[in-house]
Amino acid sequence: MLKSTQLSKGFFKKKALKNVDIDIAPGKIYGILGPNGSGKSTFMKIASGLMHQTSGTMTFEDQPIGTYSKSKIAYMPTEMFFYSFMTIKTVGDYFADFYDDFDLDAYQELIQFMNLDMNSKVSSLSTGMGAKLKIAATLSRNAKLIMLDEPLNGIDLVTREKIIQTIVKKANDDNTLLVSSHLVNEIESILDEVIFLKDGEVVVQGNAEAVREEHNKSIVDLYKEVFA
Ligand SMILES: Nc1ncnc2c1ncn2[C@@H]1O[C@H](COP(=O)(O)OP(=O)(O)OP(=O)(O)O)[C@@H](O)[C@H]1O
Repeated sequence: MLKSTQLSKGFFKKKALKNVDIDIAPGKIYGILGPNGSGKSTFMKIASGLMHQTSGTMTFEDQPIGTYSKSKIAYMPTEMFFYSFMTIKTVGDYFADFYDDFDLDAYQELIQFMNLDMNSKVSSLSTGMGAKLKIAATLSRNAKLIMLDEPLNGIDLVTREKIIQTIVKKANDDNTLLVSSHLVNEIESILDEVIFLKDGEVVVQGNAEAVREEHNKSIVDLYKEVFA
């Protein structure tokens, strides 16, 4: 589905990604795991078409990243991306206008599930509320690939649980979720596949259960060992 081959990205002298080979299959939840600065966001930005690689290739369903992939991939960046004058309701209307695959009913349900108020203004939301809104808006698209960059950042424990449940509910045989996080202990249980990125390089990649068996430890413990 999404495939990178020898993908590299440099920012002046800094190499954010180094010869990254990743092959993402449909119907699974992937965790792209690594500490700050390991290249997770750079990988997602290239997949979403917001950034271009320095060398190597990235394809979605065998086509280069472009108009087709953009219509099939939903991407939630770490930054807020709503106009502050909007209300939660108008964010939904705006997304529904913008994306053919946006499901307004699902959005309303998610907003309710996240205990948000449709009439709240974006400018009045706390960091955690804003994070919930981003997730609700992104997960209301029936996209083939949904990429969530650090969905648990700045979120309290109870809400994290809700977000994790929402991600699991969204996953089905026809879509794929790629979730970046450094809060590995919180998301290990929902991951089918894991990718560890260290200084722009893939250092572990595979089925989560197979990785646990091979290393005879949990993903969390392996993460601590690799990134110690
Ligand atoms: N626009 C940019 N200009 C210069 N350097 C950049 C730029 N974007 C990313 N980098 C550098 O590339 C490296 C990878 O950054 P990236 O944001 O992909 O990491 P990350 O794993 O997503 O980290 P975080 O968890 O902190 O978001 C870092 O060293 C970062 O400083």
